[in-house]
Amino acid sequence: MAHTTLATAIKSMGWPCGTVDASTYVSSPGEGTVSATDVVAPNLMLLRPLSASIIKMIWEAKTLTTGIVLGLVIISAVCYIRSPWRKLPPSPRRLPILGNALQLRDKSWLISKDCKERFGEVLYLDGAGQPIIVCNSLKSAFELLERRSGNYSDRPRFVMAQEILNGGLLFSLMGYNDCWRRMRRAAHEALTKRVLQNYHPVQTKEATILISSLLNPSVNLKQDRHFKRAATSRIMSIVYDYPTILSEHDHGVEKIEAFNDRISHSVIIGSYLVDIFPWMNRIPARFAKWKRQGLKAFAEGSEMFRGLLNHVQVDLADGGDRPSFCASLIQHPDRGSLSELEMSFLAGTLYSAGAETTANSLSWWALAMIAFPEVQRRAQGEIDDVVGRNRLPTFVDSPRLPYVHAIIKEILRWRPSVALGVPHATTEEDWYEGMYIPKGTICISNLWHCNHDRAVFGEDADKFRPERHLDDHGESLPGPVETYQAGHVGFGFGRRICVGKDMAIESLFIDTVRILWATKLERTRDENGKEVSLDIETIIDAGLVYRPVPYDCVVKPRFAEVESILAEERERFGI
Ligand code: HEM
Repeated sequence: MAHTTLATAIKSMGWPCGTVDASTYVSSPGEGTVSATDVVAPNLMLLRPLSASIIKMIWEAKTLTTGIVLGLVIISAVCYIRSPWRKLPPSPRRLPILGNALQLRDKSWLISKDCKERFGEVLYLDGAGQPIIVCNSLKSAFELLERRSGNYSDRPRFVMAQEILNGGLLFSLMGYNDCWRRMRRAAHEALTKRVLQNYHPVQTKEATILISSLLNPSVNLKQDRHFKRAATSRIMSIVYDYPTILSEHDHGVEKIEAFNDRISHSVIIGSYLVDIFPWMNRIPARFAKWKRQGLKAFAEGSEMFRGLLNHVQVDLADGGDRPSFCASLIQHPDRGSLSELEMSFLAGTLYSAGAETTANSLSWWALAMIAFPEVQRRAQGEIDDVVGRNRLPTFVDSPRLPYVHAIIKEILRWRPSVALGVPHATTEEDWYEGMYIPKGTICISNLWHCNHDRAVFGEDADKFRPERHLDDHGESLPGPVETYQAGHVGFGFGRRICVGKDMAIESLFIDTVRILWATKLERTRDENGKEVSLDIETIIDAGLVYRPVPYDCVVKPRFAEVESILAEERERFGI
């Protein structure tokens, strides 16, 4: 539903409302783009209760679209009138804005500067009777999602994405219930820093394959394709002990990707009416094609995830002892006491939550290295001092490379790939700074604005500056308390904070340190030898993750011995 259609319809009623700058927003779901610097947020539409003019407009509706839009507005109004909010005393900070569920379908405007400047630290929306708050400051997000995490750790009800497509078993979208607690415990214990050491050989091998593929002149893929393949291969190896994936078109991965795409599409508010009007879930499947299709996808997904888990079970029964996330779940049934189906979906969730997010962060990282060559050179200087040029860096070098780590922190801060976090929800009513937050409110942690919060990161918060994470001697500085001392909140907040964050940081470390050691990343040049300009401001909304516009880059070996040292390393790993 394009904003412009709704806005035009309402404007013609003579009520105040704005339109979206069509050049900045793309209205097709899941593919919105927004510029980080110069965008305008759409005016939020303050609708008044039903009036004669709406009825008149319907009567005069010329097009089917206008008719449908107005029909939805009326249904929203009815929901609002029936909502418990009506019985509450008005709160000075409450903005009863109707119809925002439709606007949130293209949520890119939430990361625009305008959104924070105009609507402040906490924005309160009404999604057809569903209260929604957006925390635009680190202070409010930390106070609510961390300090009051007992109340803010639920997830909104995703009828299509969670209940229908995943039988309620997708860990990342699960409510704050007993099953979530058991899964979280099992995942947490299988991903501690000590356990993660078992995966260092796989991580190192994957990083080696990644640099070899980046340096291969015959491979002419945009950078993000390499990163996607590498991240996918790594997570499949760690979760399922799956063999290294060398092709982007691996059949098994294509199946999981198709499954993930369906989920990414279905979490976008407005993709399925059943998420706006949950009563529709009572419609029997035989009368609802969308429900039949969803249930079929659940059956296929269960079979696929069970098959992958079964593979590990058979290997263990045959005496296999290779480490993997699934093997550790099977070997420690006491951790969380999960059923076989729960284990399969927990493992499947790790894949879906870990592959694209990591690939995306690598994509932003490479873009920053090309856009800021002085940062790249300084990191390479540090690596030369610590590692030298006779061998590739390893995890053992990690504590002595603070600048390499500072760049990773800065990427997760400057361009958080899950820019709007994963929404939380309240289990009880609450008050925050004079604002009433009803039970069941959806709470969006705007990680973009939290990470760019000037009150915490200073006036240059929008700038890419890894030095902010170092002290005067170039050593790592602990970040502010509200960032869990990490220097960014790219992994979210509270009890739902990313369970794979340590693994993600280790992957980013070994990939980036090896790429920096072996290669020089440069801008491409046009036929006149002039550097092609780079777009570091446009952000593509790809469902839950936000990624850069695909870019080209020139990758060269940094010195003569790179090829021979890499060849030895490949031989060592048998690749
Ligand atoms: C750079 C890479 C990554 C980023 C930026 C990232 C970011 C996030 C964010 C923002 C959340 C939501 C937190 C919240 O609700 O407040 C999340 C949740 C989650 N992440 Fe990650 N993540 C990354 C990598 C990974 C990896 C590698 C894994 C798996 C090994 C993983 C597994 C999960 C899971 C399972 C959840 C859901 C946790 C829950 O609902 O309790 N993530 N992640």
